[in-house]
Amino acid sequence: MKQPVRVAVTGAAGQIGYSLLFRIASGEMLGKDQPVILQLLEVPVEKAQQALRGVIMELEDCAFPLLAGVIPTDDPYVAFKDADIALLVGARPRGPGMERKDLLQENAKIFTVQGKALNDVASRNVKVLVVGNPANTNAYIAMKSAPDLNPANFTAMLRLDHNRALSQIAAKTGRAVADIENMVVWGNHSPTMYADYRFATVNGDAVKALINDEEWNRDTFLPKVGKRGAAIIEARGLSSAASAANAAIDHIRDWVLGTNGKWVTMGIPSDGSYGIPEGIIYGVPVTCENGVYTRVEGLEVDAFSRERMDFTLNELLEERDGVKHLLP
Ligand SMILES: NC(=O)c1ccc[n+]([C@@H]2O[C@H](COP(=O)([O-])OP(=O)(O)OC[C@H]3O[C@@H](n4cnc5c(N)ncnc54)[C@H](O)[C@@H]3O)[C@@H](O)[C@H]2O)c1
Ligand SMILES: O=C(O)C[C@H](O)C(=O)O
Repeated sequence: MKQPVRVAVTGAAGQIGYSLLFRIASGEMLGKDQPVILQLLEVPVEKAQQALRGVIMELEDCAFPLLAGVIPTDDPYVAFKDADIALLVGARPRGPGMERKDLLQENAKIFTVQGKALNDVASRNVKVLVVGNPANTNAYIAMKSAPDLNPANFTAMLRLDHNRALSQIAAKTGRAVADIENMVVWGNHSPTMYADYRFATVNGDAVKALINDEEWNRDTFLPKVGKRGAAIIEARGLSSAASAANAAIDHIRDWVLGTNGKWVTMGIPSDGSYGIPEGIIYGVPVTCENGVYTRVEGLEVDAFSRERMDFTLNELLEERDGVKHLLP
């Protein structure tokens, strides 16, 4: 039997938490042979702590063979102690009519505190995924608040956007999602993101040639993927939860267990390539192997793509300027 992996999840009693924890405990994230200890953080408010107790009762009632322990807490230093994986979900979601960046001032402080706690007590190899919005800039804040950890350990979730793009392309081409390779979503998890199928193939056929419709790309595909979160809020009255949890599982599973050469999108600190200033957390294509992600290098950036990539970058630069006062 393998040693248990410690998985910290913040916002554990929230909507995404409720879709996420059971799948982690059943082995869908780290493998069916990998025991886990869940370290669950919620705010120090009785209502949230009570809800968390209820979720834990349900986890117990599943009798998951891989669930080696559950640690509920309202203290980030307990939640992140020796954590191997940290899913930072806990943050306010947006409501109808809001943009994700409207959450910045309210949510940013959470990530200074949690970045510092990760810095002080998490495993030195902790893999951090920020889901709470605005996810890229929150990941940037956490990374900057954790100077003793490797910046490469901090990632933001663009996998939901990647998966949304795959589904739209599958529907448009009439092919299976599983057969699509080399999709990319550049930039910020916001409507400025640039979902890019120029390199995508399906069963070896070029997606761009199959679709052959730039107007559809610009006027239908890009807005549909970019504004999907808002469409779900409009329809459900609440932001996406099951699909967000699913994307978080995909992101960590691929990071830990590898992608077999397949491209996936992760928000990672830039190394300066593709004209993105170093350190900015930006969605790029990566492959993963042996617990390490590697950026796909050397892709051509044409004029349309440059414009889109700079547009989403400029938003990230603005967000970064807006939180400067919170950083060490
Ligand atoms: N990156 C993405 O693709 C993506 C997708 C969906 C949602 N989100 C974001 O994820 C976040 C959570 O969404 P949700 O629907 O689960 O919201 P929710 O309101 O249902 O749950 C959030 C939970 O976090 C808790 N929380 C708040 N501050 C905390 C803190 N400092 N420490 C620990 N817990 C804290 C709250 O008490 C609440 O239980 C939101 O910011 C949402 O916008 C991101
Ligand atoms: O759109 C939101 O605010 C929630 C989430 O980021 C999403 O993309 O569904």
